[in-house]
Amino acid sequence: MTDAHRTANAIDALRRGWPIAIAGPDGTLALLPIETADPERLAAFDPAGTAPVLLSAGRAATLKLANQRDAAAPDSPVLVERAPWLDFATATALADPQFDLQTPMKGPFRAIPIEAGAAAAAALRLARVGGVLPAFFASSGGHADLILTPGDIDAHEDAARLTIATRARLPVFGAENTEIVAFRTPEMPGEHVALLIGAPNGRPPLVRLHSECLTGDVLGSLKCDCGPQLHAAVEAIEASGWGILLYLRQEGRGIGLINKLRAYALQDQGFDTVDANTRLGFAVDSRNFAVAARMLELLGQRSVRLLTNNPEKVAQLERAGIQVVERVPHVLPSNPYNERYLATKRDRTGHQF
Ligand SMILES: Nc1nc2c(ncn2[C@@H]2O[C@H](COP(=O)(O)OP(=O)(O)OP(=O)(O)O)[C@@H](O)[C@H]2O)c(=O)[nH]1
Ligand SMILES: [Zn+2]
Repeated sequence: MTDAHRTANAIDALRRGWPIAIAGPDGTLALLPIETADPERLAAFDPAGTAPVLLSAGRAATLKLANQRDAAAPDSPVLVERAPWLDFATATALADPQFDLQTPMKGPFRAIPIEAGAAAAAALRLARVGGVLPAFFASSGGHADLILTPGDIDAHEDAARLTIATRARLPVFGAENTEIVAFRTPEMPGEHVALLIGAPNGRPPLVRLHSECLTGDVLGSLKCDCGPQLHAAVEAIEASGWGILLYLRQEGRGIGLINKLRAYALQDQGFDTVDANTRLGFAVDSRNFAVAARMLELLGQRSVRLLTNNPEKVAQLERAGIQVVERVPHVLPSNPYNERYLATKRDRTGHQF
C-alpha cells in the first residue's frame, strides 16, 4: 500500500467509526474516533475501559482544561485520563460542543502526559481531513489493523501531487470567453477547478482564490459574503480583460461542510466564527493555499494581481513562489445576517476592509 493509499483507507475508517493506529517517531497510538463509533465498538477497542480521550488544545481550553495543558506547547493535543465514570456518552460530550451550554461538564478531568505526541497531532489533522470531530479514544496498547504514519497524511495533502486532468470551453454568466481547467490528485475526492477568463495580454492576470462554500455559492446563504464575492470576481476579471478564478475545494476554510454547519449551530448560540471553530477543536483557518500556487504554476502563471481582503492569501502565495504584484480589494455590501461575520473578519482574522 502507498502512503496516500493508507491515508485514504484511514479516512474511510474514521467515517465508519473503525479504529486506526498512527505510528510516530515517539510512539504509536491506536485511535477510535468518538463521533462515529459507539459503545459496543469502544468495548471491543478497549475492553479494560482505560483508554484516555484525545482532544485538541482548543477543545481542552473550552472545557476549562487549559490549565492542564503543557505551558511550553499550548497548541499541543491534550490527553484526558479515563476515569471509570468517563463512559461513551461523556466522551461524546467532550468531543461535541453542541451541548456545552446545556450540560456543563462535571469532571474532574485530569490531563495526562502524551508520549506519542507526533501521532496525537497527526490524528487531529486526519480528523480534519476526514471531516469528523477531532476527538478519539487513544490507547498506546490498543489494536488496529490499519497503521499509518504522520508522513502518510502529509502525502495526502501534498500540493505537488496535483495535475491537470482536462480542460474545455465554458461560457459562464458574465464572462463568455472562458475556459475551465480541472485538477486532481490521486486521493482527493474533490476536484479543484480554474476558470480562465478573457485573453492573456502579457500582463499578470487578475486572480481570485475562492474557497468552496456550498451554502453561499449554491444555496444563496446570507450568512457570509461568498456568493456575491464569487459572482463579483467573475465580473471584475472579465472587466480587467484577463484573469483566473481558482475554485478551491476548501469548504468551511478546510474543515468540511458538516463541521462548518456545526460551527453555524454554535453561532446560533452566540459564538462568533472564530470561537465556534475553536470550540469544535479546529484552527480558525485550516486552508493551505500552496494548492493554489501549484495550480497557477501548472497554468504557467508565476506573477499575479490578487483579488482579496485577506493578507494571509498574499503571504501564502508568495511563500509558495508566486509573486503578488498587487492586492486588489474585494469588498461587497453587507446584509443584516452577515454583518457580524464581516466584522469578525475585520477584527479577528486580519482581513482588510
Ligand atoms: N469554519 C467556517 N468557515 C466558514 C464560515 N463562514 C464561511 N466559511 C468558509 O470560509 C471560506 C471563505 O473564506 P472567507 O474567510 O470568507 O474569505 P477569504 O476567502 O479568506 O478572504 P477574501 O479573499 O478577502 O474574501 C469558505 O470556504 C466558506 O465555506 C464559518 O462561520 N465557519
Ligand atoms: Zn460562505
